[in-house]
Amino acid sequence: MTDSDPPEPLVQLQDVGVRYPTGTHALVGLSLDIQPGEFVSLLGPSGCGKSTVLRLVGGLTKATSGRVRRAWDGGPSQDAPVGCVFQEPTLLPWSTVWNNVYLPLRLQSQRRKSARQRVDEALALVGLTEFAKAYPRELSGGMKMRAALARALVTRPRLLMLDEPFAALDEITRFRLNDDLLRLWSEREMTALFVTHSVYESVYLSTRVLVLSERPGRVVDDITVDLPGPRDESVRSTSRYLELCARASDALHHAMGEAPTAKGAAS
Ligand SMILES: Nc1ncnc2c1ncn2[C@@H]1O[C@H](COP(=O)(O)OP(=O)(O)OP(=O)(O)O)[C@@H](O)[C@H]1O
Repeated sequence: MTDSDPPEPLVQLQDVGVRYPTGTHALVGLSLDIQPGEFVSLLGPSGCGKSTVLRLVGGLTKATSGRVRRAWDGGPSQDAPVGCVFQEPTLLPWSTVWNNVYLPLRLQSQRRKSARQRVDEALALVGLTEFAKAYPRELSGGMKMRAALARALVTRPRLLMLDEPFAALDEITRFRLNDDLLRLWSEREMTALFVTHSVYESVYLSTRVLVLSERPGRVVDDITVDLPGPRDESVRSTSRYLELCARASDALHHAMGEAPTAKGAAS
């Protein structure tokens, strides 16, 4: 490989189809790739197959046609290449925050003593050091989501996948967590795959937004988000941000078979 060769994608889906046993075609002819270091958002109508893409990449669903290539395939099975965060934080209510974050390492048979440094580091990353001994019921919604993020990061995954993680949170908490996630992504040089219904959120966070059609999902627009980083709230009022939101919004309306709105109004 020479310096001019493009890097190997971390994940590549080529002409992938998924048909569930119920007969539902969730995806047909979907192609996409994710390069190391990218922050890619999947934006699409409800039911178009976004979560199915995450399950495919995570190895929980098999493609019924086409090819899925992941850079970690064939590597040591002890490694946890993917970390996941869902809309519900799904913390164990009877365990402390520390033990919840320790769980993925415990499942890899790591003893508490050898896992301590990694768990403490993950808690510090999300600003929850002070709450290590608290129980989930003692945390706000945003703090629970931070704990879920720490649990996803504790294995130092090669790819962080997030399925509408902030959809149930109020706007102020959501904006804060957007900024925390961006900070984590740049500090840890992670690759992220993020599912959202929000045009604004996808453009704010991503280096690339993939707009999917209605089910069966396929990529109808691949938008490079050329906003400079590090990003903060001031980005939200720049003309480039608003232009990119309008483009994503138009693509989304088009994907849903609707006429674009006059201002490219985003949801
Ligand atoms: N396990 C399953 N068995 C059968 N059908 C399924 C299964 N999982 C998803 N589907 C169907 O596949 C389609 C795509 O579902 P998926 O959850 O991937 O979409 P989505 O874009 O993530 O939806 P949403 O935005 O509403 O969360 C939907 O029609 C859904 O009902």
